[in-house]
Amino acid sequence: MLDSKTDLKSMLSRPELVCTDAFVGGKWVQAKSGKTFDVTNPARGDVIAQVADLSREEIADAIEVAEQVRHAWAARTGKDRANVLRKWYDLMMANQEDLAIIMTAEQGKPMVESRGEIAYGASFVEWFAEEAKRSYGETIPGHMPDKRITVIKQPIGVAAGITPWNFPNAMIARKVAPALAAGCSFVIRPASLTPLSALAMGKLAEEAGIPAGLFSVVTSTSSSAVGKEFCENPHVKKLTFTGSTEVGRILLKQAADQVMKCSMELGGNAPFIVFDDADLDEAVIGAIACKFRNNGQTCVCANRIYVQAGVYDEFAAKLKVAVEALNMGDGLVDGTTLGPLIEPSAVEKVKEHLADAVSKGGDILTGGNPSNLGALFFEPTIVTGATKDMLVSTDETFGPFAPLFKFEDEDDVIALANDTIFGLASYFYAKDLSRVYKVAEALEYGIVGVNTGIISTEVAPFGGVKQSGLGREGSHHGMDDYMEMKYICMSV
Ligand SMILES: NC(=O)C1=CN([C@@H]2O[C@H](COP(=O)(O)OP(=O)(O)OC[C@H]3O[C@@H](n4cnc5c(N)ncnc54)[C@H](OP(=O)(O)O)[C@@H]3O)[C@@H](O)[C@H]2O)C=CC1
Ligand SMILES: O=C(O)CCCC(=O)O
Repeated sequence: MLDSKTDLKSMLSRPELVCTDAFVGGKWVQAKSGKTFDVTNPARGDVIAQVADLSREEIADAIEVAEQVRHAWAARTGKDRANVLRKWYDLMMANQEDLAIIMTAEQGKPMVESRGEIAYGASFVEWFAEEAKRSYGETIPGHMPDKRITVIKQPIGVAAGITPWNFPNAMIARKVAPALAAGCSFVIRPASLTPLSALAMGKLAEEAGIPAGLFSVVTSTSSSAVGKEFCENPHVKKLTFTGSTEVGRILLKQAADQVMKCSMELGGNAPFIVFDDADLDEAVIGAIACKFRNNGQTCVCANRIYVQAGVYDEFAAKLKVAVEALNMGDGLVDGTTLGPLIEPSAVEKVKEHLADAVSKGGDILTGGNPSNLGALFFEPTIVTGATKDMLVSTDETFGPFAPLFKFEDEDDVIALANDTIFGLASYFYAKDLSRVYKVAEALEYGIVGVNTGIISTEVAPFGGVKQSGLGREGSHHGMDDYMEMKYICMSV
């Protein structure tokens, strides 16, 4: 049986997948300064690895090599690139269990979710391996009798990415796979809380035959220096970021000087609406999945749960039973369905939102306390009587706190749901067909889940509107952000 007391390497079939050197320009390197930083297991708080802490100059080295090697990669056929990516996908799936253990050890999510995330991340590599063969251009009828117009798509060049700790594999795969499929090179800087999953991906990329330097994993605690290097280095032509809206704004400002193409997957504040004609049992299953997946730490998590007055009490009672059935604990232990939060500030934010809700009249239906399992565990909590003036109505909790708002009228709830600067994911449960269409169209979000709490898949375009971001990841649109269109006008 696994648990966090065991040494990480000894839990793996392939201990060499725990890499602590950075992967720069095809070489595994320590920081020139000799500096490292600690990676801790959030379930127990113990240090599980010490990883190279690169300086800005060393990040620049990775970009330099990425610039050199990209041309030969872009010159290969789409099919050739597809074959290499396919090998990477196969290796990720062949090592799914080890990659999942590494992820749970550094991030905390239950093994069942980590296995799912490895398969989800790998699915982007598989999908874009297939898409590599299909970066079609266009032929446009000429505007004059002697003119012929052709549009071709070409890789943008060196792409750089910064990713968060909540999905340490999939957020990287979703960016790197389309970039490599398009013919770009890529430098990724993973979150300093979860670098091991990224480095393991680098190891498997090397084994898959991805050319040296085409994909670098630069680990560093100097996130703002890395962000500046990515924005200021003239070789970088594309910046892609997943994380908070605050940091997204900083990066967009920095990227403006080079007029750099940017993709941003930023914060959300997802409404989850239960109408009176909903199947309440299904709605509870959906709410559990999308509120408590990754312990509430996903940008598409339900943040505000709106329930129509006629079914409010019944829904609350059913949700309470389901929440109390969650099994909180060490993610490495079988049967755990809810892990720890990522760091102390995450626990503080849950406490802050809860205290604010209670001070404004909310009632705790279940949970409400830190858990004695460890410093980063907090009981999954439901608060009834949530109101618009509470912090949670405007701010993403990113934790296991489910506030239930009561509403009467369809138009009112649409207005409430849309009353936010964010626009990533939204969800609602209803059966009436005309209501389903009307509400789906009225919600100002990039993603709408209807009668489902799970909307993530490699085949669909993932992304937000308003201040939740720019661009879409996944789907057949996902490569567009890594390509430029060139129009060739020929006189015959
Ligand atoms: N959209 C999403 O998926 C996510 C949303 N969030 C939201 O953001 C909140 C805060 O979470 P947090 O992890 O602090 O999110 P951040 O946006 O701060 O971190 C995301 C990534 O950006 C890096 N970063 C931080 N500051 C800079 C900078 N100035 N320049 C370049 N990179 C930077 C971080 O580095 P470092 O490793 O040093 O932290 C991390 O790799 C959450 O509570 C949640 O609301 C958070 C994560 C993901
Ligand atoms: O929280 C995020 O950063 C993205 C959600 C993961 C997914 O479902 O794709």
